[in-house]
Amino acid sequence: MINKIAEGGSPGDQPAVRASGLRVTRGRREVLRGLDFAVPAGSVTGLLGPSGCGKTTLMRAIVGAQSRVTGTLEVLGEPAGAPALRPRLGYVTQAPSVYADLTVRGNLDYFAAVLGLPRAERPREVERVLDEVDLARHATALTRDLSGGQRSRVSLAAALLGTPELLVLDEPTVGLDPVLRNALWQLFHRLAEERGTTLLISSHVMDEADRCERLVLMREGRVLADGTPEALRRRGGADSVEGAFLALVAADSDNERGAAGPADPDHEREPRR
Ligand SMILES: Nc1ncnc2c1ncn2[C@@H]1O[C@H](COP(=O)(O)OP(=O)(O)OP(=O)(O)O)[C@@H](O)[C@H]1O
Repeated sequence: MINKIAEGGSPGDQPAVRASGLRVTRGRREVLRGLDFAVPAGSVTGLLGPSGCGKTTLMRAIVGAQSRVTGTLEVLGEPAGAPALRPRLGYVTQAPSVYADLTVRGNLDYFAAVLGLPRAERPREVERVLDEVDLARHATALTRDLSGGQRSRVSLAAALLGTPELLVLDEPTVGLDPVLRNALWQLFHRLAEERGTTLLISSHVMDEADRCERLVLMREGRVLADGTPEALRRRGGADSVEGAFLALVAADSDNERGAAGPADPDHEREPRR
């Protein structure tokens, strides 16, 4: 296992998420295999790794929606899944989780009520999040009549209700055009800068890495490395985070082969392709 780069925020800052020896089993497989990392409070942190490496499982564990979790997982100073965390977290799943037969505003009114926002505050709060995701002019449209990207933004707006301290966003920019992607990244940074919100954003597209202040790189249920994009590029000896990721994967594979000891002699006899 290669050494991980672990740079926290300022000393004494409590991280928004802290995992130690985190393991998750799904079905018969251990899909998270002993994760140690921290997400500094107020940061825009990217969770990057190939499809199937465990990003969604990790996010589900952080928001308390995953069973069979062992090890330590602290979220905003509480154990993950603690009921007190519910109003402090926003979670956007990969598939839009809104009602197709309600209008955009109807969906947001409903989620504001579920969240327990006082009735008198709801209309103002709904208009605020509609503006934030640039959907105010579609407020009266039925959600089923929206494009895929617009529907994703309704889910995002719902997660922004009540000003959560931690936003966990599972591939929020997939399928969006470059202009919209750019606008969303600007919104993410604005939320972090103006409100101190922590954002944990997953992606399997490495070119989004440089939009993040911090990265957690995952591979096959493990954290391969974490740190700033710059530190990771340096660590991987590459110009891009993608190059660094590939170099770190290669080093990790060499390491694993080394740890596994000499090759199986039967395997040596197999014909080379
Ligand atoms: N319900 C389940 N039962 C068993 N294994 C599962 C289950 N759900 C997911 N897995 C496995 O867990 C692993 C991690 O899946 P996960 O969805 O967390 O990956 P991911 O990195 O988010 O992938 P993607 O980028 O494609 O969304 C995968 O190998 C997947 O096959």
